Amino acid sequence: ISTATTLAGSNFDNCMMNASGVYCMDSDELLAVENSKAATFVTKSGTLQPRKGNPEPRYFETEFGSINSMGLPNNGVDYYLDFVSQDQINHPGKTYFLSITGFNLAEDLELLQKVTDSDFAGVVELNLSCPNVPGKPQTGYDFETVDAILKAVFDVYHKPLGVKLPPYFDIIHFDQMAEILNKYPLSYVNSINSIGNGLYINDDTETVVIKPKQGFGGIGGEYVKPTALANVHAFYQRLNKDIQIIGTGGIQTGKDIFEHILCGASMVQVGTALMVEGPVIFERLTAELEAIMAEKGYDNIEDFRGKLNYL
Ligand SMILES: C=Cc1c(C(=O)O)[nH]c(=O)[nH]c1=O
Repeated sequence: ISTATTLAGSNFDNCMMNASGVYCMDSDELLAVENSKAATFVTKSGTLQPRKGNPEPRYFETEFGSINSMGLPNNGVDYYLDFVSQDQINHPGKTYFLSITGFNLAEDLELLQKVTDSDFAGVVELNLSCPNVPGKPQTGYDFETVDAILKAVFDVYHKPLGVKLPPYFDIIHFDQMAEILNKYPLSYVNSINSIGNGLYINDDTETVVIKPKQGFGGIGGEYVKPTALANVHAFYQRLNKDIQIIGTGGIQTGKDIFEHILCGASMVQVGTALMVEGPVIFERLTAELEAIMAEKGYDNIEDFRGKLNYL
């Protein structure tokens, strides 16, 4: 039984990695994921300059998941480019993911120019869905801007690149986004980012639990799995087949991974549950997924990927 997969033209010995933002802020965290059973890692979204992010507390775990308004803290894209360029030397042939996000099109293009000028040989994940920078709208909900960004990006960048999208909740929006995405040579689409601007309350103190944005923050974890599966499958149904899908959202067990793959995902990313359990989670997830595959008689993930049945 193998959970190996191919994505963006690279082979991975299993289908799991961290979600950007979790266990990927600095070299210690990235090496912890590298040295785990995860097939690879993605960096925290890098911006042109390092950022401190929002005031703390800015992350909180609840019974069913998490809420965060980190505000895009990161060490700057140069830090991640340096780290991954060095890591590639230590692990020849391994493919890593570099997440980037600019605050406008010019910054996106400047970030990509830095990637082009570096030794980075992996896959770029362009984050169009950060919900927590005050005053900055979710790019992924502005369809014309997404179209303009992708047009400009693919005019200048010709190596493997995928986009991290926010969750959509309207069938027409799946149609409209897929129509835009299908115009471009994307390697993949990653659905979903956190469900933006949720609110979690501490009843005893009658207070919110995170400081930024009066307690409003992105929701992750068990809460978001139905939305994540729907976004994965909606894009699987609509995108041309050379745009693959990374499924992110609500993964805690091998069963959750099985469901993401059944909906059409070629790889999955783990966020909140990785934050809770640490990189050792990938050993449990691999064992659980392989057990499900064995029970169902599947040898590899292509045996069931995207084969969700309808009634
Ligand atoms: C990159 C910023 C993001 C953040 C953040 O840094 O606040 N939180 C998320 O849940 N998703 C993001 O994409």
